[in-house]
Amino acid sequence: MPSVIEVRNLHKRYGDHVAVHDVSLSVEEGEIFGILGPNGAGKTTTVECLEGIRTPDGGDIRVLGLDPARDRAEVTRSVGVQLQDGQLPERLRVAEALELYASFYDTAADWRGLMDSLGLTAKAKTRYGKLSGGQKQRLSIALALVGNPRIAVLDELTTGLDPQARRDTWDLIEAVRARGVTIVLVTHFMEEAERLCDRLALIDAGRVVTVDTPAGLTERAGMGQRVSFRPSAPLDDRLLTALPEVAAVTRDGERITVDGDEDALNAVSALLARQGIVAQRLRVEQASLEDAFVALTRHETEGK
Ligand SMILES: Nc1ncnc2c1ncn2[C@@H]1O[C@H](COP(=O)(O)OP(=O)(O)OP(=O)(O)O)[C@@H](O)[C@H]1O
Repeated sequence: MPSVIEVRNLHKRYGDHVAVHDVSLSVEEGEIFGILGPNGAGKTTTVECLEGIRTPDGGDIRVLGLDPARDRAEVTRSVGVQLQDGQLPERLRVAEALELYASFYDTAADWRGLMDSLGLTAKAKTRYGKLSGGQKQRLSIALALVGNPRIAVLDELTTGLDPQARRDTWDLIEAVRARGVTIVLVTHFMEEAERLCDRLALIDAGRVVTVDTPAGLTERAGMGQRVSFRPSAPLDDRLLTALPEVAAVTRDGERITVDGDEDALNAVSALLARQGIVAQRLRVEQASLEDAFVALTRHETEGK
């Protein structure tokens, strides 16, 4: 798969403050590439450098073979960018904004269709300043897509949307990707990253911690399963800790919690069967991307 975005050793300062120390990543054509990281990690600064809005202090960026800082006009034609709140005039109406933005492009999308798929048709005549937070957000997504871009950069795609609108937006993004558009997604939401992204760059304190699939990231964090239950008869902890799949055993009243690798549940079940014990109120938790995120970013901070 050819890469459409190449970032090599990006470095960006604001005065004395280093926002991005050293970020390298490449985005392949047609994928949904997530950029995930704690507050202030440098995610927005990184994507603003890709968009040509900010000029890097070091490193090299190629977007569709172009340097965004030098060839900004050309990059703008191929890269759809989600506007941040306050970047549109308050008095502009929804349909006017879409029609205006569509007029900037030779190969614009059908803006009425886009307005409809984002559930904004009923608000076509409403002024931007009168829209709710979620409606403004949906309009900003529509404006990012109205130029029929080859790449769409979506920063905080679903922030401010209610759960249903968030799911509708995910469906829309998948439909856009199915048309061959490459998507760069900056997000805080693990569920969103897990559901949408083919690969993720985890950025912490201006550096890339790792780039992987959501499943690979969880695996890389070395997180397994947590099994907890009430044994139907007394059980010696030492039988559990002797299992190679088990890392730790804790007790809270009658409830036993076992942390172990991804085979911990199987091993504990087999042991209980051998002992003739039933696991009552059994709960199994699989490590999530959120756990991996916390583990990998904490590890990074402690390692400094
Ligand atoms: N215009 C600016 N002037 C000075 N410092 C800035 C500016 N923009 C961002 N910063 C600082 O640079 C660092 C990285 O900010 P950036 O917005 O890129 O991070 P982020 O990962 O997108 O954070 P968030 O998730 O909170 O939006 C932060 O410490 C931030 O305070």
